[in-house]
Amino acid sequence: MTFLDVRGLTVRTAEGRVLVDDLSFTVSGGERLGLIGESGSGKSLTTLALLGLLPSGMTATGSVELAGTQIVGATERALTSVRGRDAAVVFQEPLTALDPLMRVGRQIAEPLARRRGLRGAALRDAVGDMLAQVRLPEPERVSHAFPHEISGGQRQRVALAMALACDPGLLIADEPTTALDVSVQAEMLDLLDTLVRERGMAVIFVSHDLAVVARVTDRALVMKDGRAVETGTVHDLVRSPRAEYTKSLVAGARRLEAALDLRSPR
Ligand SMILES: Nc1ncnc2c1ncn2[C@@H]1O[C@H](COP(=O)(O)OP(=O)(O)OP(=O)(O)O)[C@@H](O)[C@H]1O
Repeated sequence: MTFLDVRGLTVRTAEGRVLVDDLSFTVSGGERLGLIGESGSGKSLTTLALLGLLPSGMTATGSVELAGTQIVGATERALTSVRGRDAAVVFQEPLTALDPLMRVGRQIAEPLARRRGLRGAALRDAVGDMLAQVRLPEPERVSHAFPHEISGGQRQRVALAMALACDPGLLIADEPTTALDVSVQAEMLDLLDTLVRERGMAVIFVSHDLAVVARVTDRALVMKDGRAVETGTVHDLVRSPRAEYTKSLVAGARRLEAALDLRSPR
């Protein structure tokens, strides 16, 4: 069943410059879609438009139907009820999602209290449970820490716990591993993969890196200059890319892989 139906989505600046141009795609319940393209291709603005989070001055036209709610032109009240419940987002930089002055445990508690009505001991248990699910070591310490007192990888896990807290049908992950140390990137990808699989959640995974998209999604939409260039299964896109731009992405990924092979003769 279609969970997200995007038709003719167009994003314009206040001056009328088109940044996302007539984009259409669907995501079924439990499906994983990769949005791939170079920097500036419109991936982030697309994901922001899906939750009515575009920067002020920008406007969206077309249709974005998320779990039966029309997002384009929706009131702030309607958007508030959709965010977190039907879809949640994890951004590249976890500090954008976290309040620097609030202890981590309280930040995770907030959506649990607001959406699931949990209080007292039940709320404390639920926070502990979320911290354990995102495999944060020393959950007691992390829960009492302020965001700046934990590592970047731990902050991203906290942001993921907040996004998953209300069991949304769709998780939007916008370059969730790009800002992390290489050593923790793979761990974070595996964690995300496991948690969304366990929950049967749909995912939109945004990345400029084809290898990363191939790891966590089944299908990908390739974007360039705000437009969809090509869409297909990751397997088909890699084996037989049709558009010139997709070919160059695949060739770039292969070159990188070859370079890494040369570096590790073991
Ligand atoms: N607040 C803004 N005001 C004006 N133009 C913007 C704004 N945000 C983004 N843009 C422009 O919109 C285009 C698409 O940006 P977007 O951030 O969606 O690209 P992206 O594919 O996500 O790139 P990246 O991987 O670097 O995040 C770019 O040309 C960018 O310069």
